[in-house]
Amino acid sequence: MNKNLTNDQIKAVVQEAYNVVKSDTGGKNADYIPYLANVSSSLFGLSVCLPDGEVIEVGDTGYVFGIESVSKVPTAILVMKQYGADVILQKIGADATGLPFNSIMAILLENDHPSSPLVNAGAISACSMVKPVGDSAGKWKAITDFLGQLCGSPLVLIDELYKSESDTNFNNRSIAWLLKNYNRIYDDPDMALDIYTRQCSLGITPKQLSICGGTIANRGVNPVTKTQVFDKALAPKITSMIATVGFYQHTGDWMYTSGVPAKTGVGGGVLGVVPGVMGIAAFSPPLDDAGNSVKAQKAILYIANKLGLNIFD
Ligand SMILES: NC(=O)CC[C@H](N)C(=O)O
Repeated sequence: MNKNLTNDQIKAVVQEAYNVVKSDTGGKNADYIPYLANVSSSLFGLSVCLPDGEVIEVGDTGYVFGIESVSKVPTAILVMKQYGADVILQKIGADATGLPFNSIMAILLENDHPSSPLVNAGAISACSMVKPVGDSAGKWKAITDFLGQLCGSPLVLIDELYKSESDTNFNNRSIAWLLKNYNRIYDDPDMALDIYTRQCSLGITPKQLSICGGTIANRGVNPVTKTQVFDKALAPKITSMIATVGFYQHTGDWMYTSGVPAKTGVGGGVLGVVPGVMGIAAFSPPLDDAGNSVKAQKAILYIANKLGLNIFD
């Protein structure tokens, strides 16, 4: 997408979005993971990373929050990078589920593959594929090194969140073993699940998240570090997956209203990608019924409408 916007214009609109959405009281923190229930609901940060490396920040952009499902995006790119874009399509898939992120029904309905690496089943499957297979420490290093390159700085595990999530992830345990039943897990199921749980428990700031989005929008070149982190051919692949399932059962409504591919996490983060133009990150813990941050989506929608960022337009 080609837009003739000045950095000052973008900055003004990001600030406006923040002001307009700040006092919204909709939604509720995730509470099925005890750690997330206790994060302050009033936190709110917006960050935009532009292709020239400028990062615009408003609000709580230095707060370290749980990346949760947004971590599915970097791991999917890593698996594409390790195996090629066709293999991930064949072993995992790229379909929308139209169902909640942790749906078991989605696995049963589409039992030839787990649909998409951006829902829990496909993400656990993707973690099982990460090389080196059979080596938990090696997989973890591959994932965290890659995330650090995408964001331009390392991410740190939130130990308390990891413990909270590991103690309560019974549904995800069922998913891992159901995938095993269908031969759609490519390493030890418990190891793949643990890697998935750990990656969801990584801490990230809105600023880091916007740089990650900026790297995808900038075809694999991190706009801040100027490093080519992944092949440019993979950028439209991951962006199409984000557009297809990024808001789970509300993805169609979201794409219809905003036209911005974006991926949410139950920690309250949303990662938006406007190809060639910007990465947008918004963070606010209260969520809608599908697990998408209410304020974050309103802020991104405001920015998209004001700046004309609908990718279908
Ligand atoms: N949508 C999400 O952010 C869900 C991630 C969370 N770790 C889970 O598996 O339930």
